[in-house]
Amino acid sequence: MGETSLPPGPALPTLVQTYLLWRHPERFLTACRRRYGPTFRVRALPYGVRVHVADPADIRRVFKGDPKVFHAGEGIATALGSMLGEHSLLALDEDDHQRQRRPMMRPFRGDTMRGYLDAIAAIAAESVRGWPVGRPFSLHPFMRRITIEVIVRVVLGTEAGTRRDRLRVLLTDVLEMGASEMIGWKWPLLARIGPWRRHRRMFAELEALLMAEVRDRGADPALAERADVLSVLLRESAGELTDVAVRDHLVTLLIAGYETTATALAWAFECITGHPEIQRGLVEDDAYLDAAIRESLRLRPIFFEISPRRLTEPVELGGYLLPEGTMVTPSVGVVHLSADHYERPAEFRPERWLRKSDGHQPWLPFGGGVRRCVGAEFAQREMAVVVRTVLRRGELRRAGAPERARPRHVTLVPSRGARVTFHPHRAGRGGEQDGPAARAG
Ligand code: HEM
Repeated sequence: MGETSLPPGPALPTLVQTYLLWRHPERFLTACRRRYGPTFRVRALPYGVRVHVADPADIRRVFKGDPKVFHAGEGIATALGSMLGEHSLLALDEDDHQRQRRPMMRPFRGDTMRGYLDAIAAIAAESVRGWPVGRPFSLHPFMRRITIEVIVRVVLGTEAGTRRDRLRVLLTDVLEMGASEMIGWKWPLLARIGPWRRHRRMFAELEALLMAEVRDRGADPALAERADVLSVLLRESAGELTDVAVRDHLVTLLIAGYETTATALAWAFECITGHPEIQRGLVEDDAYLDAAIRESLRLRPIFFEISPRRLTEPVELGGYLLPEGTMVTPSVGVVHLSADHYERPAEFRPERWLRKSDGHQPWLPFGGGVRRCVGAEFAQREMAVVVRTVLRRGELRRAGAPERARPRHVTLVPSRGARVTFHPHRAGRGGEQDGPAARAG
């Protein structure tokens, strides 16, 4: 084996690179790609040196590489392991990861998911009834509330009542955690003081309610007929999972599925509302709607980068033999915005996904390979149902200029929360029939 080496990267001081990476990831990483090619090095806090990979073939090699060599879980385990639990996919690697992934996939099979869509449409319709009419507001908070409601009713399947009401409050509080609360999970001593103490108390109460829900559901005589993620998980993995494992899987789904979907929905609307002619075409054309969702996830990927993989042995990537221990980061956002892969990459053009010849472009908002997002299809269907339900009820107009992407933790959110005005259709324009299950896809 030859000498190991790292690719080139900016010579700027670490603090400057840290600022650019966290404040302006799109501009900084795209500029690095232009200057240094598709494999480059960035030195930034808190990670130190990371190698960014922006060549689709190399990214695929990372996603599909030997899980013994590409470790993604260990970094997350160090930071959030005590919150996620020992069975969480996010914090595991190798065989343990694959073992826990199998039961998690079952509630997200195509035929099973069809059972979730009517409930999602009903939740979206309820939300729209509370939107301001004719004056500007930010959609992102409403998308968060829709997503919380989907978690409570469709993922957990909690019945209406005081437990559901409390779960809604706790989930909103806990899942809205900021960077400082996250730090508290890494340093447990912090949990004894100030805001961390409160956060831990809320989390403990949430865990207790989740465990109560798991126990009650396991004993529910109607379990076989229920169409929610938790019931399917319990039904199809009976005897395979302990209550603690189910708890860990639920916490993982909540953490992985909340802010992601809410933000992706906000971006989808931000894109669509900038194009009234596209918006009008979406309501009745399912293929076009799916293409618009796909395009919004390309143009506005909420993860500009996917969690880094630590190499457990030297690996050749992009012409460099990277040393053991290198943190390799798939820069999917750079790929999505590159003219090498997309014609007019900065434009929102759903129709690019309707042309047969264009179906093979690198589209990676959900990662790929052995760790590809478990909820990818669920999220896209949820997005399609919500967008259709909203547009059947009224027209949305973007309020102001197109929004910049603002970093929030590891995601990119619309800088003004996707500002729009809502103009309901007059009665009789088909506003009340959604029929998501009729379409299902
Ligand atoms: C638009 C919304 C979403 C986006 C953009 C998204 C994106 C991602 C990405 C990029 C990963 C990491 C893949 C990797 O490391 O290679 C991931 C992992 C994961 N996501 Fe999602 N996600 C979304 C929604 C959801 C939803 C709704 C759920 C569940 C209800 C979910 C559950 C998970 C889980 C469990 C993992 C860990 C998979 C594993 O390690 O095997 N995600 N997601």
